[in-house]
Amino acid sequence: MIALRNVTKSFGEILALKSINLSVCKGKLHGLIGPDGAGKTTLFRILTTLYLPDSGHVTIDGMDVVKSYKKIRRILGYMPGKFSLYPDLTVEENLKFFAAVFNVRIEENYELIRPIYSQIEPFKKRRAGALSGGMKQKLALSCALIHKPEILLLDEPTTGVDAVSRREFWNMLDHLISLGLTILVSTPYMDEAARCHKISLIHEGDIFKTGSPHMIVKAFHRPLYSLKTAHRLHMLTYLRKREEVYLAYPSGQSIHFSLHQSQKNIEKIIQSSGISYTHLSPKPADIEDFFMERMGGHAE
Ligand SMILES: Nc1ncnc2c1ncn2[C@@H]1O[C@H](COP(=O)(O)OP(=O)(O)OP(=O)(O)O)[C@@H](O)[C@H]1O
Repeated sequence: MIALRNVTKSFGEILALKSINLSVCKGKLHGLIGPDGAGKTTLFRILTTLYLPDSGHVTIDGMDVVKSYKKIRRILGYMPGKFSLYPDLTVEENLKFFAAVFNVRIEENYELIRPIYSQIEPFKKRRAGALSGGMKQKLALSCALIHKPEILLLDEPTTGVDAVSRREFWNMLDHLISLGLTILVSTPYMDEAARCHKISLIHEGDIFKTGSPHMIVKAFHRPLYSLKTAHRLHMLTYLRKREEVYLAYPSGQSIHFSLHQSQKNIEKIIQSSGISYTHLSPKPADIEDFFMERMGGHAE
């Protein structure tokens, strides 16, 4: 449905996309996972025909993004990362505006947006700029869907949104997939990756891994541990000096560390630090661990 072949894009000296390849299959929820500055927005702008790639080839539904940009714009719904609506227009006026741009009537496609829009409809006379983060996100999604696109491109839709709204949003994406839409969604939140059929991991303009979340974490082979301590910095410094430790990094309230190879005496190694800790256990790798391993612990 979406295919990028050897796509490169630079801004002066900055190589934002380094000959990337990506395939998104029809009807699938595909995640683009990567930290700030990885190149996610640049990729979306090429797909939405707003940027031209320097080299490479991009097709959407078999159409070339450069030659067939008008047709492509009709089948795409795009929710940009930054709040893209008109803050001085009301909720209702924003929706009407986007419907008018695509020359459709709201009633025609109301069924598609009803599960989302009905939640903000009680506030339809409120200015978009005065909505909460979660409500802005719902309005932006309603506007991106109002012309009934086949493909939805969502650039960091949950950044800065509370946990409940994030969960509701992902439930909504599942619903849209069940209706047959194809979705490419970017996120810096590694925990959201698990909700995608497939994910592509991107860092410094390079897509270095694509696969199902399950297959990707299965490829993690080093022994991995989780440790809790009130002295995180001391413990991290200690772990990073130990030759058995491959990588140690903070993760939430814990420290995760991987070893070059299995060690029978891991508790002894930790105890010999003299630093107190409350919890130590092996842990299965998740997407964040995979990312950190690849980045050598530097992907914040
Ligand atoms: N218009 C531009 N001019 C110059 N540099 C740019 C431009 N757009 C992006 N870049 C640079 O290209 C790289 C990729 O940026 P991009 O916005 O695509 O990343 P991102 O993954 O979306 O991250 P973020 O969430 O921080 O926007 C960054 O180094 C960024 O500074």
